[in-house]
Amino acid sequence: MIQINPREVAAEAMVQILAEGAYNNTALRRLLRQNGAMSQQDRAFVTEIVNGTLRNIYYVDYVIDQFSNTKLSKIKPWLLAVLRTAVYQMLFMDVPDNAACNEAVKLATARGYQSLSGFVNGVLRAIGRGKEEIKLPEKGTAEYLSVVYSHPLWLVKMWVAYYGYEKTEALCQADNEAPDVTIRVNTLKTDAETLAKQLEEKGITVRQGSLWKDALHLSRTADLGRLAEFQEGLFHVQDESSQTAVAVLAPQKGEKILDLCAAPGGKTFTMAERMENSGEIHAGDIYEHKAELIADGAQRLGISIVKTSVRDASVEDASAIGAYDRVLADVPCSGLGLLRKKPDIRLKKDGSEIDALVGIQRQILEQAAKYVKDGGVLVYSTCTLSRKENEKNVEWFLQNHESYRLEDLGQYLPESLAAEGEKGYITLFPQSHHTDGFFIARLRKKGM
Ligand SMILES: C[S@@+](CC[C@H](N)C(=O)[O-])C[C@H]1O[C@@H](n2cnc3c(N)ncnc32)[C@H](O)[C@@H]1O
Repeated sequence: MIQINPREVAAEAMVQILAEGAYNNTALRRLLRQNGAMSQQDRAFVTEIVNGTLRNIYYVDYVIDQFSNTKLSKIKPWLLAVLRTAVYQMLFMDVPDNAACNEAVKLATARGYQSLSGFVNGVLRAIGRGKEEIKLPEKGTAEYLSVVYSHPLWLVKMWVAYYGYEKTEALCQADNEAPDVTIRVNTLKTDAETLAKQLEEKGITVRQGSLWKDALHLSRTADLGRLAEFQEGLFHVQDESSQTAVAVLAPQKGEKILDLCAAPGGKTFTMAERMENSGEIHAGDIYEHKAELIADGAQRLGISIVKTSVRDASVEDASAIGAYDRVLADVPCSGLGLLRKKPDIRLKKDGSEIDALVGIQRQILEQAAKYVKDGGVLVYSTCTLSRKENEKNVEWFLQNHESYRLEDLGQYLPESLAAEGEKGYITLFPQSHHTDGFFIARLRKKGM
């Protein structure tokens, strides 16, 4: 029988993600499917190594750099993947140094790098001997937070300027905790208590949502897509922050709603469920393959009020002017609130994309403003923690759209958060709200 080596699968995932640019969730899912014969335990081991190494990549690289004579940029992608994953096992998992080191040497040799196996062995043995004396940047500096919590320096500096040092440290720390999976119960088909019981019977650990009664937090989950409860449309995966955005939009039964940047459809689905599948939701996205995901999801969940379309939300749709009770602009953004779930974001963004995103976000907002009926509601949301994309865009919008004003969010939020919403917008943080980092603003258009 062919034995699949989980460490090899993990290193392969790292090459695909870091050298070839694949998304970590996609690469991991594909490799786990291709190596479907692995035991559940080995699958969990691969997932932990890949996500853990990515979450701690700046620290892992800092350590390798301290013990290697060869610069990181000169190390071949496969060997670098082997080194990074081995160092993660040595520093963050209960894997004995010897085992991590021997396995790494075997992986180097297995892919034809016999002549460099001594290099791999030397670096890892040196790290094993010296790991208690790693020299860190001075405490209290941005460099310290960047290395210790493995966040890019530009991002740490930006957050320190926004939130101060202590809050940034807590935020970076929270970004490194492995999140559980949050789902939204499909209230068209079941309720939270019944679904929780069904999932617990399958060995899944279930915790009630901390903000919303229809949210459940799951841990010890296998592939959720294979569960009968998923296939029967009893839930969709959705963080409590996104559930909050829909609560703030507060769509009502029978209304006409426009969701401008809707794929893969999570917020559209929650809206439809809150509306008891009565009314009309127009859900658009610029990518056809993504718009299909909305239609597929709606069908699985038994939602019939959603019409999907492939549209560029930054371009005017004359037929939509003044036609909607509520509009959601959940715009494309830099995703800096998602570092817990998408650890590769910290390597793939360098901050330079923010200004271009602000341009697109403003173009979308400009159009969104036209589609709201007099007296209707526009909600602007992002899954990022960048003031330019959040507060500054709202300020710009208000300066350029006299017919809109911010509206107190308090009544749409759980009591514990009500005071935070008074100003008309709220930022949710992983370290304090235990959600993704998220921004939501509620804008009311003047009535006639
Ligand atoms: C933050 S995601 C939306 C998430 C979605 N609202 C949900 O809850 O599942 C942003 C979406 O905007 C789409 N997008 C990007 N540029 C767009 C544009 N110019 N017009 C419409 N959609 C766009 C992306 O394809 C992406 O699916």
